[in-house]
Amino acid sequence: MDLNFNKNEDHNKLLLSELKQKFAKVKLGGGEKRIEKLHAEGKMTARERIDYLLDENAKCIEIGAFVGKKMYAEHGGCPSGGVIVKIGYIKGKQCIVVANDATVKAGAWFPITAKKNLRAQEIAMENRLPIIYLVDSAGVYLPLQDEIFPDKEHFGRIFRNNAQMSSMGITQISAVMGSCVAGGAYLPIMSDEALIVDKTGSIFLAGSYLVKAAIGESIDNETLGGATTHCEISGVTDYKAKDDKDALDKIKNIVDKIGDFDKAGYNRIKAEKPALDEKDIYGILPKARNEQYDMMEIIKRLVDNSEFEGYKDGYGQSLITGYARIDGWAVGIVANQRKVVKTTKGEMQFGGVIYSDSADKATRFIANCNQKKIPLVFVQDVTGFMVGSKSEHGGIIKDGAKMVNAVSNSVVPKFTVIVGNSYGAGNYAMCGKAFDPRLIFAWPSAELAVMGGTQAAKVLAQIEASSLKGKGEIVDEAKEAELFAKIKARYDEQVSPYYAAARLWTDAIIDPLETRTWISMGIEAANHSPIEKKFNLGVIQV
Ligand SMILES: CC(C)=CC(=O)SCCNC(=O)CCNC(=O)[C@H](O)C(C)(C)COP(=O)(O)OP(=O)(O)OC[C@H]1O[C@@H](n2cnc3c(N)ncnc32)[C@H](O)[C@@H]1OP(=O)(O)O
Repeated sequence: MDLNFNKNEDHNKLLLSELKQKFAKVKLGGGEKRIEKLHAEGKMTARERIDYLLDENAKCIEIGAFVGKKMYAEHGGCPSGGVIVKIGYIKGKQCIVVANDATVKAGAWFPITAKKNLRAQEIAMENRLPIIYLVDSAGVYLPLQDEIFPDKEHFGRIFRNNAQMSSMGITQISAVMGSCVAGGAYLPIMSDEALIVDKTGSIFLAGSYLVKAAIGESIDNETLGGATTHCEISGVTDYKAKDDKDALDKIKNIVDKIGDFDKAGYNRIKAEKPALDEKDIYGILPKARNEQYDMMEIIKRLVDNSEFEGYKDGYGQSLITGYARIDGWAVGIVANQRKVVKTTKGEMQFGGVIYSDSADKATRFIANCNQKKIPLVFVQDVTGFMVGSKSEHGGIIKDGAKMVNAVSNSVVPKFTVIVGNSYGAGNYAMCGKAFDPRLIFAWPSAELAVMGGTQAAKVLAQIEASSLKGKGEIVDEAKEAELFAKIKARYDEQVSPYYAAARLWTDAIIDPLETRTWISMGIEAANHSPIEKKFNLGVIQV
């Protein structure tokens, strides 16, 4: 056992307990008072609604719990982006559920709310998952309308997606469970079927105040757009529910009857637990991100029976590639090796760095997985590609480009777990968010940025010092140290996994012991969506 095992374990468990505390806080959304107000109105909270809707005791994963964290402070914050998204099971069918959190500014949409809703729709589209919207929203968050209204990744895109998803044959069911104002009124009605809760649900393009102001008509909101109006007069909604539970029960009955569609056909056999104790991960993963460790020891604790068939084991060793099973599903794993390796040529290769030979190997492996219809799992602990003259002259750019090409053009589903570093182009080559992983999630130990705080601060401090000198300012050692400290502090905050999760660069921060569930549920979701494109690398960078 590593001498640092206990120290590492303490550290990683502390990170985990911080994660749990932060999650408990975020679960309160807009706060206890707002929750009480909802209950007094006879409404459930967004989380209560989802919990009631999803099958009890079945597995479930939450997308974007930390979205919006520390953002919009001047507007009072936007916990979880004001919308809760979970993938779970309704009557045994895997679905994605999107529920506006009315405790956060009456469920109004901040810019990050749109991003999160679009991510939920993207997951539904990629995996052909039924999507359920539990709507309770005041529409656009008006003070920030210029950041949410007209652009391609803004509010309107949701309705465009509603229409496209419908034509793709993806089931969309909406329940109007509170206000549904203005632009927000289209979302439920562009779904296949819409329910509305009597008395608490309302849906209209303009509320009574605006109607009075615009055309002088005096009318109350219930008569204008309540459940009776829309189920009996306008025909806008399809089912009237007597309360939240009744609406959710009706959704369960609708989902229960959905038929089966073609599957992608990924290989799965009976699941086995890892033979080695998964909890050892806490002791294996070092406290400091620059410390070495053997990534194989982590992999063996994530895969069924701890069995892993290495591909080109002795070649390009700074990346581990090979086949395994997770919860019975066949997977191809591409992972950064984090220990220093000595090649047979006698060269030392740093852990976490991608060299030409490892990029070459990974490209070939990714192609093999595509050829054999095996989902890919990327395990990131990467500081970037090797730099320096030897590497440049050896053509690292074209080898890295080749790997990026293979990752980008893969047609099998990809999953990314960030266990440690995720820096620079290493993030790209190892299937960062820009490369369409079906799910991407981080352990609390993760760090994400274009480069580490110290390196960035060194580079930027040099640039700033030379610019100040150019302006005739004297930059002494103390000034240089001040510049360095200022830049490093900013970068250090930005490398946090919470900073990334707040912006949806990742879907979640999870306990390492949940990794198998995330990958398994992700592949199950992907299996709903047959591969339609042929694998084609185009012009390959040889
Ligand atoms: C997409 C397109 C094309 C257009 C649009 O969406 S335009 C948006 C139009 N929306 C509205 O006009 C809705 C305005 N809001 C309301 O009518 C009510 O808030 C309500 C009926 C939706 C809910 O009423 P409730 O009594 O439950 O909650 P409030 O106390 O009124 O609100 C709580 C909290 O949220 C703030 N709020 C509500 N809506 C918005 C909004 N759209 N933009 C910004 N802020 C909003 C409200 O001021 C209050 O804030 P405080 O807690 O800070 O007081």
